[in-house]
Amino acid sequence: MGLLVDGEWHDKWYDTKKHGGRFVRSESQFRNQIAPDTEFAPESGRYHLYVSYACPWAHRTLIFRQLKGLEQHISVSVVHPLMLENGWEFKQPPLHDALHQKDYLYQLYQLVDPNYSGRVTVPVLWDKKTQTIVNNESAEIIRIFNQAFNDITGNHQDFYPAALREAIDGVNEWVYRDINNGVYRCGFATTQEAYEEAYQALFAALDRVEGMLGKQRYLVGDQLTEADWRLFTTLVRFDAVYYSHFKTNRQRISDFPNIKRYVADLYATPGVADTLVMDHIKQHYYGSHKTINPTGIVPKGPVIDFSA
Ligand SMILES: N[C@@H](CCC(=O)N[C@@H](CS)C(=O)NCC(=O)O)C(=O)O
Repeated sequence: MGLLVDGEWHDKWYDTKKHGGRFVRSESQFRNQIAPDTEFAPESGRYHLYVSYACPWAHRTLIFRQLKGLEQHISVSVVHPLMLENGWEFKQPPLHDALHQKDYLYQLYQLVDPNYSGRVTVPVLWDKKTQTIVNNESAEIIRIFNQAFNDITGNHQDFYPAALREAIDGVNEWVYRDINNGVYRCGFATTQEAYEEAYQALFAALDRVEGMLGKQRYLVGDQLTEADWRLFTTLVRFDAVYYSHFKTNRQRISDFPNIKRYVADLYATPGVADTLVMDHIKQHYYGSHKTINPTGIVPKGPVIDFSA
């Protein structure tokens, strides 16, 4: 785990000291859009997605690639699940850098900006034509996938419809803060106080979701939206990883009847099961965070059947 400083790689863990033991996520730096008649026009075969199967943020983008019929139009490289002193790594196929044959993800960031300072994260949406990173913020990549290629794919399903945007943004805000990022705030906290603060907020938010799903099928009424997919990728990692590794153990997702049913409902969506690679998820978290799990031992359980 590390970061680039003026283009140079430093092996360094998150600095929580300056925030009283709290984990504070930094902002993604590449924030371009894909749109007709711009530098980044929608074209089949032009863009490439770098992901980790382990990562909940990257997982969102893989789900949108499936749901929007982009498999033939946007190629993918998957990093090795372990993120150690060199950050995300490429290995032998199929876990290789299909475009540049680099060894480490940070080398792609260096290619784009030899003086880049910041974290080296997945997902990365890459432009093969101009050899640059279009965007490395999953929240924006899924919106690009939601609409930019519609004329190419003929898939007009809309997970961020204009009429629901305000409601979706409203849900996203607290789901991101207290659940998506909330599990990390629990797991990466380095003081008891910071952990408990994040834990309270996390379970208050999950209780809120449980209540909502007692009355409606999805987070924003009866229509499936991006808000659901953003929550889904955290929920499917919860019982196998966050519950024990990040100490989010008031209860499991499978102990919330409505949320459990909701996860099974979303998981049954055609194409989605293929994007969930539990083996990478478990290897990554238990094997990469040596400050939390020094032995790197990956627990065998639990047995989870998302389709039950
Ligand atoms: N805000 C980013 C966060 C991406 C992110 O933090 N990805 C993690 C993997 S789950 C990562 O690559 N971390 C490497 C690091 O922080 O050094 C997004 O949603 O795309």
